Amino acid sequence: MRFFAHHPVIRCLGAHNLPRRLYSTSVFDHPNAAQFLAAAGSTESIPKLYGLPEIVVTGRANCGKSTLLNAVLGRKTLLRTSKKAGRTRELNFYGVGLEPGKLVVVDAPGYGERGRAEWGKIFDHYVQTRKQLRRVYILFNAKNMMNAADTQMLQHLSSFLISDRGQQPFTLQSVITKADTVPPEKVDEVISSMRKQIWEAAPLCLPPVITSAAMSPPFGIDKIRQNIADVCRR
Ligand SMILES: Nc1nc2c(ncn2[C@@H]2O[C@H](COP(=O)(O)OP(=O)(O)OP(=O)(O)O)[C@@H](O)[C@H]2O)c(=O)[nH]1
Ligand SMILES: [Mg+2]
Repeated sequence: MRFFAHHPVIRCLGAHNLPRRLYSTSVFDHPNAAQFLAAAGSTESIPKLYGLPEIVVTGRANCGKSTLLNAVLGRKTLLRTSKKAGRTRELNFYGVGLEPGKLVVVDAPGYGERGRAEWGKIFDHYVQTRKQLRRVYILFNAKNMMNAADTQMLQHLSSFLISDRGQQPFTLQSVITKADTVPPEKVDEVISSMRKQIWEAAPLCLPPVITSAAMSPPFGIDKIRQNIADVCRR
């Protein structure tokens, strides 16, 4: 069936009522093309790059940010991960797709008990000033569920979501990680409760995508790839 955007009924419904077009995830078809571009440990060292669309991950230290990005990029060790919280200490920029790259994913240090104030400062500066930033992914570990630091971060990020002129500089997407750590009989309860807490803290945050990078095959990774491809379309 073909749709005609100029048809009066369609025009009246508005473009957002047209069937959602999914954008190609082919940018992720070349895992070996993914490459480290730069690290920023201070606001001055944040690289300009080339204006390619960008996404960034955030979440409590150890919630699985770097592991999730490795899975999304189809790489095992491009991003360094650790059992110990506080592994990622800078904003790390990775180019995705064949040269000259189609989009950039940014790994960030964690917040919460094992986070540091200076990491928070760089992150805030980055999200508030980065023109090419399309979406912030906020990750929550299903094993630990949510705490006050998570709620605060959701509220904090929400405060950036609508500018004075009513424009939305970027969107906020929640992700639940480590779903494999929840006993099957508790999954429904845990996910429902987390979803409710996310909604209560940040109604503008998109409902969570459920993932597990440890499952074989990894769970939810294709959804995250599609989500990134949709939001980074040009
Ligand atoms: N069971 C399970 N473990 C996971 C999963 N994802 C990550 N992990 C483990 O969780 C630990 C932390 O993972 P990282 O990816 O380093 O977490 P991070 O959020 O980047 O941590 P920081 O950089 O320290 O903030 C590692 O031991 C991972 O192997 C998952 O889906 N399931
Ligand atoms: Mg990390």
